[in-house]
Amino acid sequence: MRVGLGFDVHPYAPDRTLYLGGVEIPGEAGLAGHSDADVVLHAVMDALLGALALGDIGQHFPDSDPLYRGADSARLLERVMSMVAARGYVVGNVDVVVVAEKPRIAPHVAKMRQRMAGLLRCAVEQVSIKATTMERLGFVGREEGMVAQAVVLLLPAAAAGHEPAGC
Ligand SMILES: Nc1ccn([C@@H]2O[C@H](COP(=O)(O)O)[C@@H](O)[C@H]2O)c(=O)n1
Ligand SMILES: C[C@@]1(CO)OP(=O)(O)OP(=O)(O)OC[C@H]1O
Repeated sequence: MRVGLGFDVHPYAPDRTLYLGGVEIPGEAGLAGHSDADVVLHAVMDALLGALALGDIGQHFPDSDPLYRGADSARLLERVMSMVAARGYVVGNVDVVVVAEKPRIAPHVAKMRQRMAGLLRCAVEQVSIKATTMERLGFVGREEGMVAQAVVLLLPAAAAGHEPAGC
């Protein structure tokens, strides 16, 4: 089995749409970034890549490449999951913490878990999302940006009872 850790930060951009965990969250300030700035999926991708010592998303999807301008992070995660499957692994579980003063994440957690389970090719019970504020401290506390951190466990597909990856 392999363990990976991911961490990402994006500043708020009130004129942009907010995407978290592959879910659009209407009526809230979005995040600045070269892609759709889905800070949750970015942390999860970095955890997956880290688990396999494959670098990070900046190396695979450079922000200097116009191809990824405004990119849907769900599509990028699908590509990372193809790398995971090609190396013979499946997701054991994922645990994410969102650190943000706003918006409240709790009302969106069920939808985010459902969406992420689909993208991660696992059951919703294998995906955990939690949130905390910074109690008004630091750049998160000043509502300048949002943080997401993720831990992922990858299991060999064969040991987890999955068919060998076809990609
Ligand atoms: N952006 C956030 C932050 C927190 N929550 C939920 O509120 C609870 C209390 O937060 P603390 O900062 O006092 O730990 C926490 O358990 C979260 O469920 C949230 O939904 N969105
Ligand atoms: C995803 C990429 C690529 O569009 O851009 P951003 O949205 O700026 O996100 P970041 O977390 O800096 O990660 C890597 C980038 O290359």
